[in-house]
Amino acid sequence: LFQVNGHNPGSDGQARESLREDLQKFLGGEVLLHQLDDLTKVNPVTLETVLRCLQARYMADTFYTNAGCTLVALNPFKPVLHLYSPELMREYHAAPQPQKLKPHVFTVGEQTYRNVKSLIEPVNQSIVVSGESGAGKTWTSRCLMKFYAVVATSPASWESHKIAERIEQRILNSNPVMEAFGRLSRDTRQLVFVLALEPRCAFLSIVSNDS
Ligand SMILES: Nc1ncnc2c1ncn2[C@@H]1O[C@H](COP(=O)(O)OP(=O)(O)OP(=O)(O)O)[C@@H](O)[C@H]1O
Repeated sequence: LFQVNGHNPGSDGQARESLREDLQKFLGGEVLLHQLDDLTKVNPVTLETVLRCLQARYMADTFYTNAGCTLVALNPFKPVLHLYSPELMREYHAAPQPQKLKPHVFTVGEQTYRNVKSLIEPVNQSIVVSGESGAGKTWTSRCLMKFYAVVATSPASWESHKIAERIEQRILNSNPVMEAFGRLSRDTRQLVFVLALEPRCAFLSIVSNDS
């Protein structure tokens, strides 16, 4: 145990002991780790408690966790179809306060969408998706694009449904071009995706690639 809440507990034996007790108490089962949907609720904040919380959530098939205003996404390494259904997208889109629903990449998508639609400056929004190679950056960006394609059209008519499908396909088809564009600026180690939903609105998703 080297650091707690960002501080080195130092060589003081008593402080170390009380810290160890806190740690044991926290990890000992009093708190159901997989139910902590925000890492800011982890106490004490150590590498071990944070990783144990994420591990517990992963074991419970819960792949998204808030960390304050940041979202931590774990790669499930298996298909989790219900997590990305159009119905769920619409649920997040229709929620009066999407941040009160379970942590999800759709919450981030919806908040950004509302900021753009409000036309209050700054209108253009950026979503930064970062992680190691294989963490799921491309997956996450595609999820966001699908989300915008679905929610930007009304679910009411078959015609709208076809429009959403067409937008989604166009966005996905544009990926190789966008990735090529990203590769051009490889020295900055960033992939840049631009998605324009309306003439006055643009979403910018900047995907760091630290691989
Ligand atoms: N939420 C998820 N659900 C299901 N599969 C996922 C999810 N996230 C990632 N994957 C799968 O994990 C693999 C790696 O994901 P992805 O290609 O998005 O990683 P990456 O961070 O973009 O990697 P790189 O930086 O090397 O391009 C892919 O096969 C992807 O389909």
